[in-house]
Amino acid sequence: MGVAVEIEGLTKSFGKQTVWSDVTFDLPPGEISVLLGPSGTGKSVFLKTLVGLFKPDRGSIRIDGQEVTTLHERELYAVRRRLGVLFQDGALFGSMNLYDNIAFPLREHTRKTEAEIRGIVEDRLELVGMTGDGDKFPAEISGGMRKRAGLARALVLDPELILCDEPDSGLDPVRTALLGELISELNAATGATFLIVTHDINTARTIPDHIGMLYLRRLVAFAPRAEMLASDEPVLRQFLNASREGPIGMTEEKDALEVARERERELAVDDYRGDHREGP
Ligand SMILES: Nc1ncnc2c1ncn2[C@@H]1O[C@H](COP(=O)(O)OP(=O)(O)OP(=O)(O)O)[C@@H](O)[C@H]1O
Repeated sequence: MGVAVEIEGLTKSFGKQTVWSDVTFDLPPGEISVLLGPSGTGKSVFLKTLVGLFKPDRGSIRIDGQEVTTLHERELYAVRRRLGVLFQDGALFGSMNLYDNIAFPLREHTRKTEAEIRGIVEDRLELVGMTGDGDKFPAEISGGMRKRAGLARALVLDPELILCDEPDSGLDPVRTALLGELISELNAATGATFLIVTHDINTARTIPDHIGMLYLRRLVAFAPRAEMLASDEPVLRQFLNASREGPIGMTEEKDALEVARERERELAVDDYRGDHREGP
């Protein structure tokens, strides 16, 4: 079953650069949440902070009620055992075949026999649709297969919280959709809590129960999917509609002049439509 994650007032900087500050929201247990945000807004840093790879400057992270920001390395190890993490490239060991890659956490963290390990690895390979692929090496398979193998490995210790950093990066639209479906199925099968960082709007529009968005060093919102998709908040509207018009620009923050020009253009179009409206 999935765990609840409560995040309160979380702030992270590197030197003088604040990545995000005062981030507060709860990941509901057993549900899928997606974290969005333009490039460089600190989504990966956020996941790495959750797993304890970065220490926040301030704030708290409670996983299943346990404060994890103040834990020592040994205690963190016990918490990490309850997490499954899929980083961007699947992070498989190139020198091992998929079977050994997926067996690795079991051999490292448990005292299971090789026969028990075989049963679990085969089960996870089946879950991600890769039955019989265990003897292949990462270099011999496609990017999509590497992601699925990475997911199988993330699932091997029956995690209660699964964090995925852009599981769909580099995949074609069909495989992205299939991977999204797989994540929904895995969520239903395992009951784990999922947090997924993605740039894929289709994934965000279809898969999660909740959506959160980081922008300009803060959390703009975290709310149920339908509420976020219907939001009039300009940053959310622009991002979720993949629109060029709005506050988000190439350099993250458009200057005031650029936003004013866009607003003038919008008003001109509205005027034009008003002038040319057909009579009754
Ligand atoms: N170890 C680090 N030391 C210093 N700065 C870092 C470190 N890791 C990340 N950063 C900085 O933190 C900021 C956020 O980076 P991050 O990779 O989390 O963004 P992101 O939202 O995941 O971007 P993208 O969508 O492009 O993957 C960037 O400015 C990055 O340079």
